Amino acid sequence: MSADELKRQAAARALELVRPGMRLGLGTGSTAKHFVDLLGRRVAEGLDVLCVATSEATQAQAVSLNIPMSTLDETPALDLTVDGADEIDPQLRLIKGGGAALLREKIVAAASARMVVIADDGKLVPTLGRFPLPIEVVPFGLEATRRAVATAIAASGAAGDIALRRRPDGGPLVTDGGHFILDARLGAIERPELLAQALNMVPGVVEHGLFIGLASGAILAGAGGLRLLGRIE
Ligand SMILES: O=C[C@H](O)[C@H](O)[C@H](O)COP(=O)(O)O
Repeated sequence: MSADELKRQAAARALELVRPGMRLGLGTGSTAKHFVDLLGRRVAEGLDVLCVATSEATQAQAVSLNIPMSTLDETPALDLTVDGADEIDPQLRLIKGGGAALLREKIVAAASARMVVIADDGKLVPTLGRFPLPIEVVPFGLEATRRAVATAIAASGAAGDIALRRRPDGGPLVTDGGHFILDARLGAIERPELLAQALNMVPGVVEHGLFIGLASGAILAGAGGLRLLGRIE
């Protein structure tokens, strides 16, 4: 089975969590896209839900499927967010932001009573950090912020290169919020909580891709079937 088919399986299992009347957060990325697609089919059959998107891309997909959409200003408390992840550890700590949507994803997840992660089981790792950690920063003072980020990373006991994420044409990638992304190639993040705290203290850092204490459960699809972590129902 292809990785894409596994992602769709995980998304289909997450759809079973959706009940009529729920307020849902819709994640971003290739896995979340399957969930939105399957949700759109249920909505077309009459399912009543109200959703908030974590990116302009997801918003556009949901609108194209006639999924009723809201904002966190109108609907500040959500029942469930379903989103993908770049890495998941056994304690349900995540790295997110490979698709540059981490800021809105974290705000939406924090506004949700539950966040369930959907992924293929290749995303499950014993230690976070093989995937470069995305760090969203304001464009002003970029080099000073990059140095401060390097200091914060070193203070947490990690180390590695920090690169500005670029578009295919070479220009800096700009997020939905108008910010840049620094990708920190750390290899292993032994103390994610410490690193998260250190990054939170850096002026110019808007948000980082360490999601700690946000996911309540994960649905991981693999060749041997579905594996559930944490609380799903
Ligand atoms: O910014 C993007 C998000 O955090 C995605 O949820 C994450 O990158 C996983 O994406 P995918 O499902 O495409 O692997």
